[in-house]
Amino acid sequence: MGNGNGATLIIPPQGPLKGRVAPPGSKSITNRALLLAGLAMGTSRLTGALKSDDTRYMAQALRDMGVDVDEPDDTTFVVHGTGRLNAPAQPLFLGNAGTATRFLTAAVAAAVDGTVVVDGDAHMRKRPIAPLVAALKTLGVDITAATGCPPVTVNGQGGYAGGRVEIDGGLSSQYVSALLMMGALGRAPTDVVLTGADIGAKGYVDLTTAAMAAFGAQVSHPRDTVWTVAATGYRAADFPVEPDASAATYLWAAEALTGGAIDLGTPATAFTQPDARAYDFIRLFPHLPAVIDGSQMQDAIPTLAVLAAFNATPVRFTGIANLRVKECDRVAALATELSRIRPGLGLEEGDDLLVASDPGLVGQSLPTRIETYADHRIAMSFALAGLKIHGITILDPACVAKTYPGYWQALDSLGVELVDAA
Ligand SMILES: O=C(O)C1=C[C@@H](OP(=O)(O)O)[C@@H](O)[C@H](O)C1
Ligand SMILES: C=C(OP(=O)(O)O)C(=O)O
Repeated sequence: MGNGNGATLIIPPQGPLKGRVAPPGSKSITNRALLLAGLAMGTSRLTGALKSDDTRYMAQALRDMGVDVDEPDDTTFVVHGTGRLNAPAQPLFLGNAGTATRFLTAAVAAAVDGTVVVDGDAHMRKRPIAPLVAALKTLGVDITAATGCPPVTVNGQGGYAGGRVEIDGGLSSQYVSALLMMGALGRAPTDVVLTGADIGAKGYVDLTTAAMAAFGAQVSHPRDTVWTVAATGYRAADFPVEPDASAATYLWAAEALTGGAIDLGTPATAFTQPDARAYDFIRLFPHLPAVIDGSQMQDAIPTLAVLAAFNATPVRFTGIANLRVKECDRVAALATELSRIRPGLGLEEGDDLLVASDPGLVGQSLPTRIETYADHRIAMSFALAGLKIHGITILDPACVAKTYPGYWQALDSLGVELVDAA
């Protein structure tokens, strides 16, 4: 099986993909629950959790700040919170985990008495955090990010007063989630007020407030643009993590592309994560609509864009400007890599992506080496093209470890042949 180093060639399966594959635990929910458990007093048990690069960075950061985190099995974290975080001896290194980076930046400002440097890899050092830094300053936090991206230096004072904080969530809803989770640590309630036109996928903020409630916080949402967080702190909880909806999109798409039957063990309607709404489109394949607004299911857009390549008619993706500040510029990456398969297949138009769609691609031999830009979603989505076209090779296949380390094994278990092609 070609999931090791350099490159993986996908051999298109002869027939429909059938079988049972459960996606791993949700990255978004695991990283919220880990943080909230780390901020709580007492022992929390997270089951069904994701173990991947992104959640390991979060768990390690908590350990670096004095929280014991045990891992009794492949899907469980046991977190022994003490109600505080210690200043770490070294910068917190968070790879390219946006959730860990944004959530911890706000949390350490309130939970640590001392200096914390929040840092990541070269990709994370290009992902903006300035709006969150500016918002934290208005709450009296001593914080700097010279480039507007990590590294961020926070001089925590072991708490903060509470009050009112404004945030523009247009570049990332994670800023809003970060302030909300911090909000329960104030000495008085915190009002988080949204400015700017739009917040990206609001469903992620709903995930945040749901996780906060499970750990004892009280959040009210009196208006679309305002949340009020009571100054309760957090209490430990046993917390089951639902499967990852973004990971599920690859399996739903593999089923649709091959006319198969893949049992994920969880019906699409049972997910609370925003990307589950992609299922409503995937099930229409090969009759995806002419325009798909991606604003509320951003991480599913690479999946839908590759699926759209095989659609009966062209598809325009709108509302996806903030895909440009994810693990890579995904609008550019999708256009470039689709067009590497067949010139003109993917086109950037402003911040939209237009997929020319060509059902005639099925069964063709188009030897193509797909650049993945260290982006797990580019690797996982373009593997889907390899189910229908001969010669699709995914470079740096190991980058899927960010959120779905078992992805290649999952395809293998469905009978997809993967060949080392470094
Ligand atoms: O809050 C979350 O868990 C996430 C929010 C989204 O990011 P943005 O809010 O930066 O768009 C999403 O792309 C990311 O994978 C996970
Ligand atoms: C954008 C993503 O991740 P994050 O922002 O959490 O790094 C993603 O998983 O697609």
